[in-house]
Amino acid sequence: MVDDYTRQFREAWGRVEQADLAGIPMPDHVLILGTGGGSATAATLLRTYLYDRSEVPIEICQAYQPPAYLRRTTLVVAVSYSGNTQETLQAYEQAAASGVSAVVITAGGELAARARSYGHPVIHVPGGTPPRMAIGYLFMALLGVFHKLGLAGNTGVELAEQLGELYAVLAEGARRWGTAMPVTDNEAKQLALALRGHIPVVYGLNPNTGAVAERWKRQFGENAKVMAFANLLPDAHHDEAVGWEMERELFGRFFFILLTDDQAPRVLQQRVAATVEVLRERAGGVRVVQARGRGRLARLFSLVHLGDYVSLYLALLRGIDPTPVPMIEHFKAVLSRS
Ligand SMILES: O=P(O)(O)OC[C@H]1O[C@](O)(CO)[C@@H](O)[C@@H]1O
Repeated sequence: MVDDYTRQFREAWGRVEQADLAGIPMPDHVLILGTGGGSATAATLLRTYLYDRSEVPIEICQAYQPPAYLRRTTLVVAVSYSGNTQETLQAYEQAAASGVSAVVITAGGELAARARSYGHPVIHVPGGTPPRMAIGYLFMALLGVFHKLGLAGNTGVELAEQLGELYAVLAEGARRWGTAMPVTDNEAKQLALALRGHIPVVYGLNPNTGAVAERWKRQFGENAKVMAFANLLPDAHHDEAVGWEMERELFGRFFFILLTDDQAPRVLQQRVAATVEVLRERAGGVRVVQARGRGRLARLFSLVHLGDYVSLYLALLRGIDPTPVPMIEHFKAVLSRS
């Protein structure tokens, strides 16, 4: 799957171009409902991509109920790959009952059925993969909705260029970090090896790479079955950093990964350098990872792609199958009994 992201992203764009959203009125804000490593991650990545492009506020709801501000000018986009996630279904039901405009992105399930009964347009994505590995389908479907409604803040030509670069960067990532590339030249394998025996802490720049740090954290959890943490710079310098002075033997268990971007403001890059300076002395490890590419889309997903590989290699090193997520199934089973 991860070797094949170029195809997934390209195919997803082809599908969304066919979607008919003609009946959707122009919203003045958008509420995206979605949870988990695929749907919520796609939403936070989209919000990052549009941060300095779109004039409409975007909020993401992972709760069971939508916020109280829903009104005629709200557009709700409900995203659930499986179509069966409890939180998303309940929040969607409440939003739909209030009469707001809505679009649904899903591979099927209960959400697709309910969308049909409310007459909301559905963008169908192909099923059959764990939701977190359908990130291309989910992200591109969301981007397509915003683009079609004129909320993506860029021209078709600029977007086409960005997409072309994105596909190329994903193909390049599969070569650089794929299994065929030996460890001596493979940053993903090297990082996974360095992480063994440590707790990953992933810092992203706010807003440039913060959503990606969250994705890395989620992938360490779901794929490698490793507890990990994510935070933002500069935010962490205002509180969390004080904790870096904790007992050295405990602090030495943390391995810090800083996701940086040389197109981010200089002050953020200075903060990365200053962070490395302090952490080098006390943490179990520190690694700075650079976004690759020219455009924002390619840069975001170059980092997503690397993180996906690292989490998969870490799973293999730990002798763990990355696909099953027993703890998620446990909570679903417990809740289905109540
Ligand atoms: O609503 P969706 O997109 O099917 O996602 C639900 C599940 O997918 C996961 O990403 C598992 O891959 C979990 O995080 C979550 O429980």
